[in-house]
Amino acid sequence: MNVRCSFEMAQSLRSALYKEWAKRVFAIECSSNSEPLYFALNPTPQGPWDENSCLHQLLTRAQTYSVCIASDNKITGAESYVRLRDQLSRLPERCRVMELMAFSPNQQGSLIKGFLIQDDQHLKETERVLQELVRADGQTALCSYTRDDGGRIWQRLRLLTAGQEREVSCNCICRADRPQLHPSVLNIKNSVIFCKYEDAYGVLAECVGMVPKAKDILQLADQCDRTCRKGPFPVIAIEGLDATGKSTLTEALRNSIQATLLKSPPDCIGHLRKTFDAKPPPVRRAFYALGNYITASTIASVSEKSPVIVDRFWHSTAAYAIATEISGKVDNLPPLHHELYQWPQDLVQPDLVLLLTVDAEERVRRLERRGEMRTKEEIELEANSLFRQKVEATYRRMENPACVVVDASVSKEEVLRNALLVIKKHCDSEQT
Ligand SMILES: Nc1ncnc2c1ncn2[C@@H]1O[C@H](COP(=O)(O)OP(=O)(O)OP(=O)(O)O)[C@@H](O)[C@H]1O
Ligand SMILES: Nc1ccn([C@H]2C[C@H](O)[C@@H](COP(=O)(O)O)O2)c(=O)n1
Repeated sequence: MNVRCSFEMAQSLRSALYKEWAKRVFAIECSSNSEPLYFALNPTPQGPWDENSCLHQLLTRAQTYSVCIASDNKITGAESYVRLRDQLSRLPERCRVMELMAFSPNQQGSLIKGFLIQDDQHLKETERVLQELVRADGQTALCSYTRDDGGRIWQRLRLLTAGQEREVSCNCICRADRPQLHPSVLNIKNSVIFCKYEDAYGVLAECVGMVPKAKDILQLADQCDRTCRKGPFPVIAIEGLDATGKSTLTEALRNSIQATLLKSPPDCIGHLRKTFDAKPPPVRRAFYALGNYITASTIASVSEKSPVIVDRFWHSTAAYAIATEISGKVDNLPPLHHELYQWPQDLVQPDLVLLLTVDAEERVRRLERRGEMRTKEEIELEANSLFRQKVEATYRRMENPACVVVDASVSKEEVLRNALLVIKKHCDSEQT
């Protein structure tokens, strides 16, 4: 595709997208622990407005801008977002940068991510850097915020059209209600959670140009028999945060129940983890999703001959993807029974999933013993991480099969004894 053609495509996409701009709701995340501030737009003046409201105070206390990435392609859109975030480091140091989301409530896939930028010294330098970002990338839109004599705040959307920056939309800001679901839930399905083999496969196929190694994974996936089912022996997945004792337990179980030990992602693609971990979220998560399907075909054949223990499987893929995408508090996670917590229908299901849990301090002690933790600050950060709380909360919400929680804070021998009791109870009752 030549440059002119791709530029024109970007322009027509932007015009389509920004026509609906004024119907969107916006959320500003001032900190990871607080409720976002929501606002909507209206082309006619709105008011009067409570000048003491948090939103009014936030938007009027400094020169304010926002930048958003609009793309109809989840891979290039995610890449541009990461690039934009990195480029914001060019802003003068005093600028405050917060996450901003623009979305249509209840509309799947409608979330546009961006940033709100504030400069309390009102310097031209900030605007200049932002304008350069917009000029360098056909997907970025810049808004500025101004207060009129009546105390109302206006958002002005500016786009680059035929090389000229023009104001294409000017709307008065008004309050909006908190939506039922946190806006970051809107873009998870098919973007970082793939509920079907074809969806994950499609993303890796699309990114072969960006990551040539994706071809090797596609070839391995092509060789897997996807029609086969699990054999008669039990299949048990072991899940949990890092250093909760998964490897220790899986090894011990292998010896006590003469099981075959598998893991996801499997060894045949394990060497590519670093490569894919560094890619934009859709590509990274598609790698792990497809890895599960490759492991699943081995599970199907091995469970014909022996019990199978799998070190991490679908629940890890879903829990880490959801916890990473949902910004802010644990309360922002999708509610119980949400479709994101369901097992993919085309993926071989384990008979039992054990979730190992360890309190944060004990986990840090174990990481320290492994030589992976150093300073007191790191230990505190690790112990309080909101992210870890979200991963564990997500594990606990997974369904069909749900996780059976095993307290892994006790001695290795006791963890094994407890796990064996659960396995016996569960697998015996399955067979009767
Ligand atoms: N029940 C236990 N009591 C004390 N220490 C334990 C226990 N289980 C495991 N450990 C120790 O904790 C550390 C982490 O255990 P392990 O490697 O099994 O965790 P993991 O969940 O597989 O970690 P990762 O996901 O990071 O690979 C190891 O040093 C291990 O010896
Ligand atoms: N089936 C899997 C296995 C792993 N992951 C991802 C989730 C985390 O980002 C990371 C944790 O694995 P560890 O390094 O602790 O073995 O790998 C996944 O998404 N799906």
